[in-house]
Amino acid sequence: MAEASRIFYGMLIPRFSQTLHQLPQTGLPLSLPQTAHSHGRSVCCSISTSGEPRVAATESIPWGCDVDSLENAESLQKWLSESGLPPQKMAIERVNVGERGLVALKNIRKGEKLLFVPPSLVIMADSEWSCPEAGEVLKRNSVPDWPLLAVYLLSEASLLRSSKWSNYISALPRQPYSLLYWTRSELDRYLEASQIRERAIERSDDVIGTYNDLKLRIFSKHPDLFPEEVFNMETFRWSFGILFSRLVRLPSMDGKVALVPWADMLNHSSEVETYLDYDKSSKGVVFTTDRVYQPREQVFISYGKKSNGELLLSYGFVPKEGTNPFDSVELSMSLQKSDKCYKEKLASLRKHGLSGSQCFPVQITGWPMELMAYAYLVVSPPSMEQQFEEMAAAASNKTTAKKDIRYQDLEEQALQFILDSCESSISKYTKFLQASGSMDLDVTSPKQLNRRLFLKQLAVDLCTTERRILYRTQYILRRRLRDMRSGELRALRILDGLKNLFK
Ligand SMILES: C[S@@+](CC[C@H](N)C(=O)[O-])C[C@H]1O[C@@H](n2cnc3c(N)ncnc32)[C@H](O)[C@@H]1O
Repeated sequence: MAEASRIFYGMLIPRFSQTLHQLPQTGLPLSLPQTAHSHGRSVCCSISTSGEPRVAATESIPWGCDVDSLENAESLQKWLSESGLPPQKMAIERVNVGERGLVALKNIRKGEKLLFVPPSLVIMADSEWSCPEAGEVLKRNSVPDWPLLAVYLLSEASLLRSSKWSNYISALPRQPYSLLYWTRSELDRYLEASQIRERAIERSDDVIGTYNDLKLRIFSKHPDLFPEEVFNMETFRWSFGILFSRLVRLPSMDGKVALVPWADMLNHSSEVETYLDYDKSSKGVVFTTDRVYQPREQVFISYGKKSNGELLLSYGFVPKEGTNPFDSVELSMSLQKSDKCYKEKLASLRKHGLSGSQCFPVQITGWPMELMAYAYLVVSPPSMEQQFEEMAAAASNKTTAKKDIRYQDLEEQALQFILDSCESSISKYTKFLQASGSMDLDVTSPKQLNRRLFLKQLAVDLCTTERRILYRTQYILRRRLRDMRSGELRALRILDGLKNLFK
């Protein structure tokens, strides 16, 4: 089974229109999308299906349920069994990790295939629309898979029980946990020290840009098919929140993305290495266990080799400190504006798709060669201009470039530069963590207080784990520099001794 069946950030939202993505950031909602439901309004979504009478959905759209609701999960389970899901060795239950999850009903062996969700119960870009006209319009406009699925989910949700997926949609969380639901001021306040803040802002801008683009090009031209009560920024954020936290890439189906009801009740553990995929022999979505499970034990899969920041970004949780072997922190490094060769260095970096300020992932086990190459470039003197190009290429993510470059004469300076960047980052984390104890949460209601306390705890957990990696990096760098300098000192002493001898 291919690794990382979950999708990595960066490949997520296709950019339709660059200019739309440059629109100013609008405020994110404080909590839930302001849905028709939360206003107690009824949506009349009158949609004609080919040859059938128009379906008038006059009830409120529920947009999922409370994240720990078992009632809706039970209806989902029942509907899935009636619709062709084979009997399972697991059931949806309330769990300690992830609120709801799948729990073993019987002994499960290591290496056993589980689930077998048939394609008819999987949502993909080519799934049939309950409102075929809406689907056709999107396809005619070549809307890519991610936004297409986001609109599909909204369209099906708006049709309530007339949609085949109504039991599935009702069991989805009304507020998916992901950074998409943090307001800009919450991101600024709680994640100031972490680079994940930038990625959350970028992602949110992408979602806003994609929505604005669809609205301009499609929704506004077909208001009968895409009424604003249903297809608006808030519902779009919900839909994207669901995709970010539940969509899987199925390697055996040419990497197609899919929502897989039932399978998407599995929570993540960094200690397992099993991923969802389509199994051609059984013709269903499965995963193969890599350990045994006793009855009543929660069963896990892996959402991919993701850092704690990436897990918070898409799924809204942070694993316990020290439990994620794939954890990393983005270390930011910049060219110095005072550098005599600033322009030349920047030109070399740009040529290789990099900029004057760049982030590199640092793990507890070390840092990538690209980071070292970038540091060489930053500290190199004008006399090394001929090598700028080679350094920039090695710092880029081009796999064809030679990565393991080494400049002995620059080594100490480069390591010192990385240490300085690392220490400046540590001090930001420390500032936040020290202030977090007495931070004014600026709330006006108990509900807001709970939310802010929850977000703050997530931020504290993330910052603690990220700072821990930086502390380790700082320790290694200091030791290396000390060894290097004491070695140099010894060499200098020997040289002095020799000089005295000759005198
Ligand atoms: C694919 S869904 C899994 C099912 C989900 N628990 C539910 O009840 O709908 C992903 C969501 O589950 C939760 N989750 C998954 N793994 C988790 C973990 N290890 N710790 C905490 N929450 C987890 C997060 O809220 C995440 O956004």
